[in-house]
Amino acid sequence: MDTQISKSMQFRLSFSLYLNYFVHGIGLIIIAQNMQTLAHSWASPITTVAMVLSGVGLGRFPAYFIFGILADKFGRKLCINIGMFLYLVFFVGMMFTHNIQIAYVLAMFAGAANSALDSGTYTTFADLGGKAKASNVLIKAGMSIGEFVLPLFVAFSEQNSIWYGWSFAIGAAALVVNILLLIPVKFPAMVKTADTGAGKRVSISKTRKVIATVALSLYGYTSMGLMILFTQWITLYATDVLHFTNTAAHLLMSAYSVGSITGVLVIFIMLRRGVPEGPLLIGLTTTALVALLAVLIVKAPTVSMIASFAFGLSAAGGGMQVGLTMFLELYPRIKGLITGIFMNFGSLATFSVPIITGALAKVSIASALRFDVVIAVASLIVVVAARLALHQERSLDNSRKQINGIDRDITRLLEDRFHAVDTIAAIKAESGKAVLDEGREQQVIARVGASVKDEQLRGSIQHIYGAIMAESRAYQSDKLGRRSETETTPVMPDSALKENN
Ligand SMILES: C=C(O[C@@H]1C=C(C(=O)O)C=C[C@H]1O)C(=O)O
Repeated sequence: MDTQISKSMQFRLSFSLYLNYFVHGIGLIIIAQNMQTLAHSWASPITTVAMVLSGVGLGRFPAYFIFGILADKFGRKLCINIGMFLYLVFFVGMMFTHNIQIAYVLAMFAGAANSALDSGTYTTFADLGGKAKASNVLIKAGMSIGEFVLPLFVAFSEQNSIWYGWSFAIGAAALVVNILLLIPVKFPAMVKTADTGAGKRVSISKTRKVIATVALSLYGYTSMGLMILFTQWITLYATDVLHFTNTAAHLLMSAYSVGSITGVLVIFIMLRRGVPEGPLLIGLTTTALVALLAVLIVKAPTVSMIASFAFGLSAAGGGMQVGLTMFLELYPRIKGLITGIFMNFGSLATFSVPIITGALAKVSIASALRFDVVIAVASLIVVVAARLALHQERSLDNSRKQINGIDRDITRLLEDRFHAVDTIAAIKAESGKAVLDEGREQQVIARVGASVKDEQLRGSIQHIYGAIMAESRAYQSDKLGRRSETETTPVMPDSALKENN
């Protein structure tokens, strides 16, 4: 793959990008993990502190549009640098502020930082041309590790009466190191070619497409809401309702993040084994619902531990990314826009869940966590709806419909190809050149061969190109009134075929 940067540069770049997501993992839960201490420091009730979290959603929302454009116009590195800087302001600011309004603005900085990092990072990995699934999984793993480490540190600090500010200092320090590491690192050239729709082709009716679109957009909300609500309330629920010690309560959060790392691996393996995405999401969401009910109903320490692990595995193992992938397969030509829409439904969750649960927590902490059951059920409904809308029975009829759609696209592209030949024919007429250019045809065959991914198909597709070019020559000769010239030429140079087998 021509990425224009060396392997070692690619490694340094990837390392820094994943390190940012480790910091982001910390950023995601750090306010919730320090909720009681912050309430004290900001002289506000816990329910108000919880609402500060909505600032993250508010900061994310407009930022996806701004940074999406910046990333394409001025490069991914700029966005990532802005993201790191904004996160640094958040972490350092939070260490020292005693004012809840300032804290709210800082939370908005964290949200904007999240958007800036996403806009710069997912695009960089796309530019690198690596395996999208693998890099998405590692991004999620980076976040999970951050979410795993922080609660352990907070529990340790509380036990030893260490100032809460140090937990924010970890994020700040990692960022400073990463900003320095990233200065000399080169980014790959931006790839801006239009996407012609690689990936699975979906040919479904308009109604089904509308249902799937609505369902998957809503899944952007429910999948995000399901995760963050749990991370924001589980620790307090454990101390206040389950009467866990502080340390045990933080351990629940760590069990969740170990579950989430495990989930990333499980989902990755399942997708590679060809488990279809729809049923996978239904299975994950059902597991999350059951785990949540276990935490809420059973109230026993061991069960809570196992259930938190299971919840992390099923709700935070990358189901959201799987949903996004399904959405992108539905609209392969407007991937950027679809990603923005999906992420913004997530932002809406980041914004509204803390407000709703903050209000519910005034009644009881348990009712705040119970609201996650509502989200889980909603999530289950939307994934079932998406699956029903997208599911195609295995039948001659459906496969033929799919082929009709593909043939429509090929025909349009073939017409474009013939029309592109018009100018060539005219130039050949002016210069008196022969229609046949064997060297060029060999080049075309070789190039096509190189871009075929499935080796078994290489020969067939090269043969088809032999026929296309024979017709292309006949077309030119007809135009130029020299039909006899091409009739004796071979359909396809055999030497070119051999070169690629
Ligand atoms: C279009 C051209 O004319 C002929 C047709 C070709 C094709 O269809 O790709 C390639 C080489 C020529 O034999 C060309 O010269 O590029």
